[in-house]
Amino acid sequence: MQQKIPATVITGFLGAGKTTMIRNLLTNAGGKKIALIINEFGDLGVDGDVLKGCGAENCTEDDIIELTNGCICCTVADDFIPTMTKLLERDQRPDHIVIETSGLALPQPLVAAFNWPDIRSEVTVDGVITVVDSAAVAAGRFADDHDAVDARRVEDASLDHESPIEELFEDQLTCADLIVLNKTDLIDADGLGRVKSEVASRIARKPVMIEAKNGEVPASVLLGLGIGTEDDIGNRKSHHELEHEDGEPHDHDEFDSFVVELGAIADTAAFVEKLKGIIAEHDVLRLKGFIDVSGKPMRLQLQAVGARIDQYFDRAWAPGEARSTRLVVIGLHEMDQDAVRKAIEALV
Ligand SMILES: Nc1nc2c(ncn2[C@@H]2O[C@H](COP(=O)(O)OP(=O)(O)OP(=O)(O)O)[C@@H](O)[C@H]2O)c(=O)[nH]1
Repeated sequence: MQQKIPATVITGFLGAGKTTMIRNLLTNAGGKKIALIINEFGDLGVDGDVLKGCGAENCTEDDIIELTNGCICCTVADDFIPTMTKLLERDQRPDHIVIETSGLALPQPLVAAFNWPDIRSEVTVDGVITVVDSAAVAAGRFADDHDAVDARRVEDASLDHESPIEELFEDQLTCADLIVLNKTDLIDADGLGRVKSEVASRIARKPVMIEAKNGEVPASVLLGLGIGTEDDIGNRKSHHELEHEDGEPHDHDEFDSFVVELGAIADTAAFVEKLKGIIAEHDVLRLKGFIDVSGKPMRLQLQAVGARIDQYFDRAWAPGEARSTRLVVIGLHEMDQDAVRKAIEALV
């Protein structure tokens, strides 16, 4: 009998640094042939584009599979299982499978899928790695104002849980075998201490925590944990599972995303500055995509996590490729989509 293929699940809230860490992993995974399954929230495949562009020999474009029909936790049967089955039928089986969940996915249903007979006989979960944006934790992003939530609960008796962001953050931590406290370059030692206690206070189990900058963690630390997490998934229930033991399906109604398409941008510095204002005003959680900068042969990649924006030219526009500016915007459901769209469109 063939040995089971190890699969690493990489999860973590929007913008924590999952893609950055995987990109780094691909360049230091030695000779290991890696198949990558990427799942993203929003209709613009930015992560897949970034990872395909890294040109790692041990993980070619063919080895990168994008699951784009919604969050992987909700499409396990229709999307994930058939994808895995196809992957396992390939002549050249990978040495290791890495799965990046969307920033809004619950890892629990995904890990549970590894107990489906067809998958279980061939693959095992090497470990669940949860990437944490330490700067966001330090800024109180996941510690909601409990008084405000309690007040809302009094007004609306159907509210049976904490804020969706806080819940998701805890669910992703609850599932972890290894926690990567990323973005430590953005906080000081005191801040890091507070982040560690905050993260530890959210979970009963005590997975190992490591610190990282730009997702730089050696492949030898990330791969080969050998946990077999699918056997323990019953002990790592999400808030949803605890609250709906009757099996009511989980959804992502609390979050929304949309794509804004614009023409070329002449003054990117001014564009980015004004974008920061829009993000802050409307509490946009995540914004990312590509910018067509007037007169430049290169494409500008834009990555905003809250109001922190990174931008860099990632590659030349290909000959014949239609140049355009396309940005995906992700926020809570109550975000005023129309207002955000109009405000961004008005920048050009
Ligand atoms: N300063 C700093 N920035 C980082 C670090 N790690 C990642 N980033 C930046 O954070 C932004 C988001 O990183 P991604 O790797 O795309 O995050 P992600 O978790 O894959 O995001 P989603 O898939 O959208 O949930 C990018 O601009 C990265 O360059 C870090 O350690 N320090």
